[in-house]
Amino acid sequence: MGIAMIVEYIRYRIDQADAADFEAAYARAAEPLSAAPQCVDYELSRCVDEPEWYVLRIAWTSADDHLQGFRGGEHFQSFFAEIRPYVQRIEEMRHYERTAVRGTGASVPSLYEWAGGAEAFARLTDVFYARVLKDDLIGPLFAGMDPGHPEYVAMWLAEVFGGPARYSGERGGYHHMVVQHLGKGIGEPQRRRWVSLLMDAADEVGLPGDPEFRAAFSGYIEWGTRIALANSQPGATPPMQAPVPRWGWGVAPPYIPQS
Ligand code: HEM
Repeated sequence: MGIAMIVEYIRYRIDQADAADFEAAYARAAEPLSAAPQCVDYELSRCVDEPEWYVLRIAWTSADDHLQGFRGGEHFQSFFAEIRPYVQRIEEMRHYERTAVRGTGASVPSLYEWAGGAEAFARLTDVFYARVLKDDLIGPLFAGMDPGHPEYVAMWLAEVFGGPARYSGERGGYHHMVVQHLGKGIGEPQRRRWVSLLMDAADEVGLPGDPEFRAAFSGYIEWGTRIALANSQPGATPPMQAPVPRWGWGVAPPYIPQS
């Protein structure tokens, strides 16, 4: 995630008898909180082992934005009116800075796994570049391409979609890729053709056709080709060093029927 933020944790101890009122008050307080531009997101959790304990996590754009912006802003009064009765029950209220230690687990398969792994991307780029070379509009751009090109782009895509970091490890990573687009002067009709031949190849090799996979897959392809086009224009000065991007499911996680 790119935005700077600070996390506020507020731990409450609430008598069991007041728990329902407390949760209802927070449900109301959530409305002004959601409207506050200083608030990134928030979540109230109740302890399972000791149900009188609650933790409220609020991510703010910064501690100052919270203390000055939110508290001095138009949403604070209606927020505070709801939670005022519980201020005495606060056991801890502090700002925490995130460290570099964070990540996600494997509860959701990566796009790479969903697609069928390295082999699926290898099939995709084989078929794709065979079509590209025969294409009247973009074939000429690739006429002198490295014979390993389909394999390299398969490695790139596999890495982007959550597979092993082989393009970074064996092929020079982002820098190597970006340099190859410099000065190519790709036009919009060519970009479109590239996208459309890739989608044809995806169908031909049987990449998963479910809406969620294709939405995420084409989201990256749309993004990447637009960047490639921009970077290929005369005089473009893209960053020369950057990590290989990682692309996830976005707002539509994979549909896995419950059995
Ligand atoms: C998501 C979009 C794209 C990705 C992921 C991508 C990826 C790559 C990669 C990884 C390389 C370097 C391969 C190596 O290691 O040697 C490369 C080179 C190249 N790309 Fe792209 N590219 C994209 C879009 C485009 C578009 C839209 C065009 C033109 C229509 C294009 C034309 C080329 C050409 C001509 C080369 C040099 C090939 C050679 O001579 O070996 N790329 N691309």
